[in-house]
Amino acid sequence: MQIELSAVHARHPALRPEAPDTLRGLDLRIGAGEAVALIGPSGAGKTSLLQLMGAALPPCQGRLLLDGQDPWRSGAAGLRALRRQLLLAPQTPPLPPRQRVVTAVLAARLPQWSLARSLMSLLRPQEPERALAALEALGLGDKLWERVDRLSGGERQRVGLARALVGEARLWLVDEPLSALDPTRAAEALELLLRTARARGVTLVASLHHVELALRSFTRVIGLREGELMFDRPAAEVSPALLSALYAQHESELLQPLASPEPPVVAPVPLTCR
Ligand SMILES: Nc1ncnc2c1ncn2[C@@H]1O[C@H](COP(=O)(O)OP(=O)(O)OP(=O)(O)O)[C@@H](O)[C@H]1O
Repeated sequence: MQIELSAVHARHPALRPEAPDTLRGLDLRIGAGEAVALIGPSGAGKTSLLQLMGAALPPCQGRLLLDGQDPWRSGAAGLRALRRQLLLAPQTPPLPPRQRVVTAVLAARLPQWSLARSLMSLLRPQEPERALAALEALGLGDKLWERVDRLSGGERQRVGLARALVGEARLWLVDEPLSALDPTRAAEALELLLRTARARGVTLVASLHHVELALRSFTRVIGLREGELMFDRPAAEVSPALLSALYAQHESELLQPLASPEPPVVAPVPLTCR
């Protein structure tokens, strides 16, 4: 799915009238099948931009087009139809606590199913093999019948990603998909998302706090700060100076060094047994 933003401003409905717009004057074009990383300090507007692209937050000025169609001028049925074609994955997937993992993953099949089949799936999960394949790819094959509230934070996050894999959305908007994963799992999960998106021609926009991973894995990186686009460049052109300006006064968030440093020399720790 192609995304086009022209001079877009957006603000959350709960903002005080005197507060500035959350997103300000964004011009952006993302082609169908492209993969783009969104980076920027906390509060920069990454989540808001994903919500805007996912037709969950309307522009208050300017225009958003998804595949050439303005979701906010498509009527209620048109808006629903567009939303069915995209997946907006929040940082913490809203999973009902007592639900089985299989049912939570298969929720992404609902747009493809009739109402009768959707209701039937609540009693007897339909197409469980799809959920199993997605979970296995994410290293969670043994959790298919587990209850969601018995999973760790990182496992829940992977259940959220499994939803993307079983669905048929043409646009994946994923917010911090790796925040609860250890570095190895994070890199593997991101690689899986990118590979699958590429194979299916899905457009992928992911917000990432892990800057080094964003630069290593994506060819295009967008830097957002205070609701404005600071840069939109090939990853190879994102210099340390650009990153310093992007994260100025938020340096602590720029945790990962750009170049891999020498591995630290770890001194042996004496242990005393009593
Ligand atoms: N529902 C809301 N109502 C009012 N203001 C909001 C709402 N959600 C976000 N904001 C404000 O919009 C601005 C951008 O927030 P957003 O969550 O988009 O940033 P972010 O870059 O995703 O941050 P983080 O990296 O911490 O998740 C912030 O100032 C935030 O306080």
